Amino acid sequence: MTTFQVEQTYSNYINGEWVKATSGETEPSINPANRKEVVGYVPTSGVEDLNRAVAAAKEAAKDWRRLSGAERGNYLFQAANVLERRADEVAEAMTREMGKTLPEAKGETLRGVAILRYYAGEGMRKTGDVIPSTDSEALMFTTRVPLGVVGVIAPWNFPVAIPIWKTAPALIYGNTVVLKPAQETAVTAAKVMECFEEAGIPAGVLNLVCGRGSVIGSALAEHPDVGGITFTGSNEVGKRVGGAALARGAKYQLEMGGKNPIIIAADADLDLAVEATISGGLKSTGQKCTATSKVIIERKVYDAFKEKLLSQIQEIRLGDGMSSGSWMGPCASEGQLNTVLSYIQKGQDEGAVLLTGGKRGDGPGLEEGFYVQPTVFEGVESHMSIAREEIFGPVLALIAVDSLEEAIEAANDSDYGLSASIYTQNVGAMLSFIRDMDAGLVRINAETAGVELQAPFGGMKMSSSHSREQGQAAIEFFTAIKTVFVKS
Ligand SMILES: NC(=O)C1=CN([C@@H]2O[C@H](COP(=O)(O)OP(=O)(O)OC[C@H]3O[C@@H](n4cnc5c(N)ncnc54)[C@H](O)[C@@H]3O)[C@@H](O)[C@H]2O)C=CC1
Ligand SMILES: O=C(O)CCC(=O)C(=O)O
Repeated sequence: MTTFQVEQTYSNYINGEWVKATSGETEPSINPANRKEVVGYVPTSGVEDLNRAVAAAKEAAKDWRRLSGAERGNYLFQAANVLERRADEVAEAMTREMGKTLPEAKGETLRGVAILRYYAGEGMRKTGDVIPSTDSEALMFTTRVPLGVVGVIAPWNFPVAIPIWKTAPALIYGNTVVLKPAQETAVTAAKVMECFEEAGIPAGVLNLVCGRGSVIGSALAEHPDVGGITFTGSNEVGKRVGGAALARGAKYQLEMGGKNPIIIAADADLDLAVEATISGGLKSTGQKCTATSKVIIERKVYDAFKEKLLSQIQEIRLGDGMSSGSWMGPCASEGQLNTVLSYIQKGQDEGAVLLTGGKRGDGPGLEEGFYVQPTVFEGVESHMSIAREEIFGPVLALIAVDSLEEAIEAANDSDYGLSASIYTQNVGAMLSFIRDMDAGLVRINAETAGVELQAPFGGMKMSSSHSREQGQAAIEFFTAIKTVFVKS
């Protein structure tokens, strides 16, 4: 039984206390499935609120970094237990606030629990190496130290998993954190923060400041007391955040867009390939940086694949993510809906052929939501906007090719390089794809989306700042190496 209540007013969490924005201002976070429902009122904070949070985090860092990894890990284990107990409530907040279906939201929340437990365990693992010195009387080794205060700028599409996969490693390696969630999902962020509070996280170690990206996000990136900034979101903002951190010598990590291809080889199991294309491209309404966007099909199986794909897409039920019959929820906001519709228009204007969808979702119960129909284009050419730019919506572009070489070339013809997949039964084709595909995640007979928390995650080209998140790779960003030379 969930206890989530709509229309509550939320606060910032600074130095272990729930506090209103200094201005007292709030704004409504609305349900994208029903614009008339206010999920909650969230603070519209100013720079003075952010400064207080950074000061609290800086002060708390002095003791937090001195705790053992096991002691810090215990707080994460406790937070995982609370989040697990409150998973229904947190998942409901997420579905109401950003629209993904309740089973997806529950899955993401439990993924948050698993991430917390994974990083809690990291507190007991090694942080350095002994390296032989040329001086036989000396001991030389590496150790790792935290960056200090870490700023986390999170998007709305994974409002539990992304803040947690950034915050948990930051904390376990001894940093303190100021989290700025996307304003669209600030209620869900406050729920996650309540779990840390209930777990007894010491005051100042983890702080939440809600507000506009242009105010709070940019002030966090520019703050002289923030030693590292980790960001997920658009390329445009990511470049600005990275530039601000670079200018003052802080560390930065950017995870940005994708234009992820799936290749359907002539020998693919077409039923599985269709399933993966739909799941990878349309789940979460296509709002994943790993979502499938370009579907590159060998001409020999093009018609058979297209027919199966279109017939299964007709079965997709749009609706409020809270109701069990819905397979696909709305876009997360009106702005996102308009972006998707404008790409669909561009696709038509630039000469692609619309096979299905292309309009706002309509019908009983959809009137007040930001729904868009699952959409498929064919005749897509590489210069078209829908073949090049991240749409972040349920839009698939079909591209026919004559060979595997041509398929990989089309897949690589992108400014992005986050995730890519191929359906084939030929080992040679798999190996060529693994070797030649320029993407941080290369998946064989699996959809483009789907990230495992214990493995490195990140992209090539414009998809990221080339660092990796998650798994043990996270230690590289959230710590600095110290080389120690000791002689008696
Ligand atoms: N890689 C991914 O997972 C994501 C990609 N996107 C892409 O970005 C597009 C736009 O979505 P938005 O929500 O507008 O993304 P965004 O990049 O504006 O938002 C991401 C985060 O950055 C913050 N932010 C905004 N302006 C900022 C600034 N000047 N300085 C520092 N932080 C700032 C936002 O408040 C939010 O917390 C989407 O259509 C999609 O293509 C969006 C969200 C996640
Ligand atoms: O595919 C996933 O599970 C992760 C996607 C992601 O990181 C994103 O959309 O920002």
